[in-house]
Amino acid sequence: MASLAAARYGKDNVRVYKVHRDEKTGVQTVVEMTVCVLLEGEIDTSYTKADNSVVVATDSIKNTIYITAKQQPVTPPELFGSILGSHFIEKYPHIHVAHVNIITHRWVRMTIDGKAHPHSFLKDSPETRNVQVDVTEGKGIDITSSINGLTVLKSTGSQFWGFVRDEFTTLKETWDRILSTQVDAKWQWRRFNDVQHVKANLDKFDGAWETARNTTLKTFAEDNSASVQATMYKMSEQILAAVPLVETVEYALPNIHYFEIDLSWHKGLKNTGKDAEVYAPQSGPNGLIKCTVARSGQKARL
Ligand SMILES: O=c1[nH]c(=O)c2[nH]c(=O)[nH]c2[nH]1
Repeated sequence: MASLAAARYGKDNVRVYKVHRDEKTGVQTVVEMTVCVLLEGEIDTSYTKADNSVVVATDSIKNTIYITAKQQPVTPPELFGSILGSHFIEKYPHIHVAHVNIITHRWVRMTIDGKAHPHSFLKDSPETRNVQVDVTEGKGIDITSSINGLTVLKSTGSQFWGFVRDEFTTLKETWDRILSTQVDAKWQWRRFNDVQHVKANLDKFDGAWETARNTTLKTFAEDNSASVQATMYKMSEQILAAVPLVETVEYALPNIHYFEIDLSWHKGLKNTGKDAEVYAPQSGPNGLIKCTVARSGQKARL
């Protein structure tokens, strides 16, 4: 005998663009998002008994995303996700959890002749601002905000030595190396009761994103890194200190390697150690270093 152990369904990859036109100034502001909404609740019979009477069609879920984007603010994404998720559990009595994921793509206003352009934008990197909003009937709204795809490199100010040396080790210790990564940083908010509670904290979300982004960049640049592990822990500590409503900070950082190339075989050309100038960037394998940092005495909510 089999039984349904878990189920959720919905619409993924719903691409939405919204423009705000300021009629007075002529300045337009754009937001482009990719949205996923997955629902949970009393939907088991749709799987086990071919009973579609409990199914809110994924096509209707897509329509709801568009209508909510038209009628409600889409920024900050933490608010839009909360409004959207709450809609599903309030509208349908048999739906008890809504999982909303929003990827906000990066459109940065162009500067032309030193002036902010009123309606032209630039995607200067694959970086995105994301939220995962889980709205659970009777519990509240759990929000995790994140930065993804922020790609950074420093050409010095990074070391890695003192690690385990045994019969498996070939890596040399280094006191000066290249450090590059693509930042995946998440911060989990203390649970909100409802949309009103999210609205009451509206000013915090953009500020937290800026703090996380600036802290990541500043620490990356300024820390004389002992390892990816040590540097990412410093970043996490600072974000927790700066944003009281954040319970945990999580980083996942690939260590994108740049290998020295020994060119001594060519006329004794010196290109290693202090003479290294030309390196071979690696696409893989890469290190992958992760951590979740909580406030002291607090365990991460999994
Ligand atoms: O910062 C680093 N952490 C590691 O765990 C590691 N392992 C490795 O080979 N290089 C590095 N660098």
